[in-house]
Amino acid sequence: MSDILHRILATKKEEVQLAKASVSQSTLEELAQASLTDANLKTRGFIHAIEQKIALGQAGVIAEIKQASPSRGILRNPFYPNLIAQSYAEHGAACLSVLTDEQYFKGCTAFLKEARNACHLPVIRKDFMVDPYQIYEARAMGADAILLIVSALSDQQLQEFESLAMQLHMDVLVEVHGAEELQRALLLKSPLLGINNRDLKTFEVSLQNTIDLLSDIPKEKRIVTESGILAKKDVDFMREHQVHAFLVGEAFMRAENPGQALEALFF
Ligand SMILES: O=P(O)(O)OC[C@@H](O)[C@@H](O)c1c[nH]c2ccccc12
Repeated sequence: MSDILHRILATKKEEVQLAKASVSQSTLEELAQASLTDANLKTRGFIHAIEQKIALGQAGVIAEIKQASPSRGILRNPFYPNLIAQSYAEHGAACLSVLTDEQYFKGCTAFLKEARNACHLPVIRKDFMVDPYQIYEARAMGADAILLIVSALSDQQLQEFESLAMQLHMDVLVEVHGAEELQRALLLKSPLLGINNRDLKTFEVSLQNTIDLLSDIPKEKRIVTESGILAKKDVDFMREHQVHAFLVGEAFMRAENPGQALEALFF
């Protein structure tokens, strides 16, 4: 129980209990429902945006907005989520990923709202979901998609959280690291399957991790390779294996102009 993922999950459970004491779940449920008919908040199709890019023969890039990470420390300072979002949108990103975890990634709800309001791209709330409360919260803040990390959840939780997200019109990125997790992910409905090249327990990164799982994945799934994509050779390596959707953070966060860095890497 001492690895980083378990530590984050323990913190997250405490945070959710505190949040519930300040905003009740029923209030959040109402806000989440109301968001679905609010012109500014109603969902933008996350998977659709990725598929559109790929249909044009381009990369489907989920461009991440994160100030820091437990493995890399501070990545960007000063940090203006609205400007980063605009830059990504101008330079061909399909979607945004915004870290909302405060303690480990220096994120927050406001960053997601600012990023989303600054452009027309769909946004995934990047956080550690451990309770349905956070899924209502995600929709109430305007998220178009959520992340479900298979290693953090039971099969029953995965199914419950996925179906709740879908009821709230959100897409779901199901994240796996290894072969056993993949088999559990394949029990779910979402077509969007993220393969994390970073082991969330040890922080080790290996791009080969994506390739090793490919042969076990049905072709109906849209595979997103996540983490450790830093250079053109990494992108080429994925393309050689017919992987066309990417989740990239660090490489862009360290660049002076994140959108230009995206364009240079992918287009
Ligand atoms: O910064 P990178 O190496 O490009 O990685 C981005 C993204 O894959 C990574 O932030 C991530 C993937 N899955 C996560 C789960 C939680 C927090 C973060 C992540």
